[in-house]
Amino acid sequence: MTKQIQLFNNIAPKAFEDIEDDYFLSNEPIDNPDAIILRSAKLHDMTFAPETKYIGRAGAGTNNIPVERATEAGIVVCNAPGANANGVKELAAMSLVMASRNVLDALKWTDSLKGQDDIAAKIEAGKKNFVGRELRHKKMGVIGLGSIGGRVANMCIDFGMTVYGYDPYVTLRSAWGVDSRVKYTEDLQTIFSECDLVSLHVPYTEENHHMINSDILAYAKDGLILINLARDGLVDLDALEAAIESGRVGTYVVDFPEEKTLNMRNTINIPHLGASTPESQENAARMVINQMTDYLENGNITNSVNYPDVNLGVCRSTARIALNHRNIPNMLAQIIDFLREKNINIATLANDHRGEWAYTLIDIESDITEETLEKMINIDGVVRARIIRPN
Ligand SMILES: NC(=O)c1ccc[n+]([C@@H]2O[C@H](COP(=O)([O-])OP(=O)(O)OC[C@H]3O[C@@H](n4cnc5c(N)ncnc54)[C@H](O)[C@@H]3O)[C@@H](O)[C@H]2O)c1
Ligand SMILES: O=C(O)CC[C@@H](O)C(=O)O
Repeated sequence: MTKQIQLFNNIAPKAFEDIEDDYFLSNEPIDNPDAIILRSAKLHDMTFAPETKYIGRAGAGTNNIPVERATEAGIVVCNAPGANANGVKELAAMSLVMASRNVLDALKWTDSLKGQDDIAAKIEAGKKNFVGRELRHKKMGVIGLGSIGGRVANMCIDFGMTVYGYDPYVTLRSAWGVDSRVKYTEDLQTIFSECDLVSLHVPYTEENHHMINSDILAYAKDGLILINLARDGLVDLDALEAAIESGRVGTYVVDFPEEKTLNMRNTINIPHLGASTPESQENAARMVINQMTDYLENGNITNSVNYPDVNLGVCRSTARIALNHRNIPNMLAQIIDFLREKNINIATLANDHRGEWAYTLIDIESDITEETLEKMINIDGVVRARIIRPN
């Protein structure tokens, strides 16, 4: 049966041109979609339809999705890690240069010369008002050393900067990608007390809410350039405004403008352009569309933010059972006992957990009816049970 995919936002059409025969994809409302693919649309007020089992974020941040509610409904939420990291890194390069070289004010002034006489002479006379500083030999702080932060830190090494990195949760994989010349620090204060420029590349979570606040800004060097291409809510804007007024923060560059930042002095407001390139959009959309088809057709999970990644390859057995369940004692024993009672032989089984949740894929050697599957949903702790048959 054709699978129904609800799209939100502009999802790069090239990403789904190969699957259009088997899937119906639409930006118009679909009653009971199998999956949702989105960019920045906010799903917090959405009631999930019973058939919805997958949400794919064609990007990095998932704070626009009610992940906990989705998990309890047995919906796997995945993102596209790293797919748009180069796009954001390049915008960070622009932000560093734009802030250090006074480019925004200079452009506004140049524009104001329209219609005047002797523009060339006026420019030569006026340019002294926009003298900036070079990045080379300056100290750069990078907060968050994941896909984007790692690239930004390495780029800043290439600019000839002294780079400090802070990320208490960095994965081994990310850490391997970071230039060994980046000075790793375990406290945020060092970043602010040492650096001339600081760039934020962390997700917005409850824990990271207002991580840049008056306490940490108190350590900043005068004239700090602060760049936030990560999310609103990470920076306490009242504290930032006070730091700008006192001269502690020289320039704030933000990709998530709000009324307050639009009215704040020395602030460069960018209209969320970090990933607004066809390259990033296509990368991210392709990644989530591939992950989605593999999940719907084979039950395999890749790049999930709420369930573990589990993979049994292409479904070639008589049938495959996919179970989203709680990570509680006796779960697997109950599942296996259930199948044994039904005289269903297990060919292969894969199971893993992520915090309080787990996922099990079971290839079976005899068929299973929808009625029997229904009974599996009644096993305590199971929130979704699905049968997958080979294509
Ligand atoms: N402007 C844009 O268009 C755009 C595009 C992509 C991503 N983003 C934002 O950038 C964020 C980072 O993206 P990414 O692809 O690098 O993600 P990522 O998951 O690869 O890296 C995030 C890193 O932040 C670290 N981290 C988390 N909390 C931290 C904290 N309190 N202090 C220090 N480090 C912390 C994590 O350990 C991880 O290494 C996204 O979550 C998203 O909010 C914005
Ligand atoms: O899709 C976009 O334009 C932005 C995506 C970005 O915010 C992300 O978190 O990946």
